[in-house]
Amino acid sequence: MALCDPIELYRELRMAEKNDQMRRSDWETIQDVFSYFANSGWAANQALAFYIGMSFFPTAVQKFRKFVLDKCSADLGLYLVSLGPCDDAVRFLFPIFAEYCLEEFTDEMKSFEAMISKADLTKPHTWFPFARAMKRRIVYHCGPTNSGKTYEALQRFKEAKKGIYCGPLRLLAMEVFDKMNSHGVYCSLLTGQEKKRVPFANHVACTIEMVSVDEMYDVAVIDEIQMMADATRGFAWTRALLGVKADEIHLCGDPSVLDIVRKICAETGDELEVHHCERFKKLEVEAKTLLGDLKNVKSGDCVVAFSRREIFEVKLAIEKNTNHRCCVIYGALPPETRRQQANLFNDQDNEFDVLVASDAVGMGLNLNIRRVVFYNLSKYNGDKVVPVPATQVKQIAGRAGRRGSRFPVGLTTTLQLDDLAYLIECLKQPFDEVKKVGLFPFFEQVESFAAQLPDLNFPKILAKFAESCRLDGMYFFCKHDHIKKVANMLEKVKGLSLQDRFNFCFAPTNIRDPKSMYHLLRFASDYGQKVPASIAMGMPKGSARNDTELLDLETKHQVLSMYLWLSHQFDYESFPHGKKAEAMATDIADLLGQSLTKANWKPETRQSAGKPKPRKNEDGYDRPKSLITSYKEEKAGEKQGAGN
Ligand SMILES: Nc1ncnc2c1ncn2[C@@H]1O[C@H](COP(=O)(O)OP(=O)(O)OP(=O)(O)O)[C@@H](O)[C@H]1O
Ligand SMILES: [Mg+2]
Repeated sequence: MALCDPIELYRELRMAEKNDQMRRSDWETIQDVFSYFANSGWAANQALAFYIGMSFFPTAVQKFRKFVLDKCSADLGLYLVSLGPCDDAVRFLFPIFAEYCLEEFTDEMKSFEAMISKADLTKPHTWFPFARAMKRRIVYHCGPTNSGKTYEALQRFKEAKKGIYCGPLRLLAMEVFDKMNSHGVYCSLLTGQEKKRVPFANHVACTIEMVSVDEMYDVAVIDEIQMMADATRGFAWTRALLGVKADEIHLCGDPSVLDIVRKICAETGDELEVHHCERFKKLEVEAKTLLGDLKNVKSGDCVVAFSRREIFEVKLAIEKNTNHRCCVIYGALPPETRRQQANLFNDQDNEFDVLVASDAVGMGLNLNIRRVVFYNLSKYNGDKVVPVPATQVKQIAGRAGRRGSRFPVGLTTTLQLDDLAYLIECLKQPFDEVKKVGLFPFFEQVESFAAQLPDLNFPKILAKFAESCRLDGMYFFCKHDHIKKVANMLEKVKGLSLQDRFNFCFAPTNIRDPKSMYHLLRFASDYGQKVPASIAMGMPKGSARNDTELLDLETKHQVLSMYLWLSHQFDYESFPHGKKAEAMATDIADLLGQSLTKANWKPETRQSAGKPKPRKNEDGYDRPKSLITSYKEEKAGEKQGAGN
């Protein structure tokens, strides 16, 4: 039977009038064989080749099973029983299944083929024919944190007749904008939230998502190129690298994407040159650590903690137990406030000589840090407490020491002696080699895909696209939980076109903050009803007096920033209060700065549910457990659990 021609077998089945008698136990075994077939990932994958989609595969198998069982000969039945539910049985049945599908499901296959062809994300370099018509020279400034990569690239940017700088954060774009203008190179600023056009400027500093792939430049700088591999935002770097029309493109980043950039350049036909950069002075590890006591902090220290709560606890403990005052930097602060805090810390003529920061300190700010002290080396990842990845530890530790500053030699250490070994291990680790970089479809691709599925709403279209799109081996489809969540929230909003929905999904909102989501829903509903969106928010009277008020300022700024973004994305009539939002955002950023300078309260969390409870100790601050201690405890717990 195994050697029979499957086409022949299929024909015999087709011709058969009805099945032969079989024992009940044999029938049951055959049913099991078909269940095994239906669950076979191999078969589902193979079926894609003849356009049986993953979601249709179970239905196709169900119908195939009925077809076989209705016509099964005693010989075939016994053969299937002898094989039993296993991979050999799947491989035996598959060619017969293929024949059956080709005859039975022509319509389904055709529509799936049409859908797939619209969700084709292969060969993304061909999406930018103008860039492909150019012979671009790509220079990769490759090295660790603080090795002068951006500095080198900006030298060429300055000299160019027309240049564009693309950075990962508004903060970095603002830094370049200020630096260039202060050096006499007229430069405009372009981010989702602001468009500052400087008269006669041929240079522009932008955030990566805003880069134009239509305009021609002499020099383009794409900073932090390793973020091509970022699970969520990677596609913006991939688009910039593939699509920017510049004679010379300077990439700055660590070595993790060097190999993949090499492969991409081989496909695009661009010339690649690599400049290896090294730190001016090596980073040194201080073996003594802070011996578990924050009283041992010194001027110029940056204490790094991985949650907002810990940051405020550390600040409070240091200010209570020492004569140092602390500046703070964390992700939820607006770029203006982060800069204000950085300047306060860098400036020697004040008492703010210690910085307490989250991983947000790893990128973008010019800081005069003598020593980076890790308060702990584990963080909550939304699910459980995990060790901070080595690449992140390296990037943060590398912020210590800065060429030309008071502290040219950088030091790093930990609060707890037990964590030191992990820090040293992280610093020793080579950069991982990235195998895939991010992609996400343009609106036009989603639109043409949606035309195949007129009955589906936007969230379903998006899910279908992600499920059926084809990608080359070098690319992955970017995670889009944020987009999904906003798309679902806006599903019932009337009056929005597909393009409006797509655009609203990229608005900078905090999906974990219900207030922020509420305002986005309100803005989209007003837009759908063609009513000008109001800001509808009072200005706080003064700086925050407690953590609740501080959180409120953070949210207010975030909502204003979202309004500004929408006012640039959509028409003036729909979001007419951009100027007012800008003024309010500036005032709130100032208030945030003032509040942080005064802050001496216990922190609250936006949503504390499910997070590990901190432990108290007699000094009035919650010392973290070392990574090793937590690990040992976890192991002991596991063992105990296993014994129960
Ligand atoms: N050749 C140089 N002359 C003077 N200052 C320099 C030089 N190279 C770098 N610097 C200074 O050293 C600091 C670090 O440089 P830069 O920001 O370019 O490093 P980087 O490798 O891009 O770091 P990161 O990985 O953090 O982006 C900056 O303050 C920069 O101004
Ligand atoms: Mg840099």
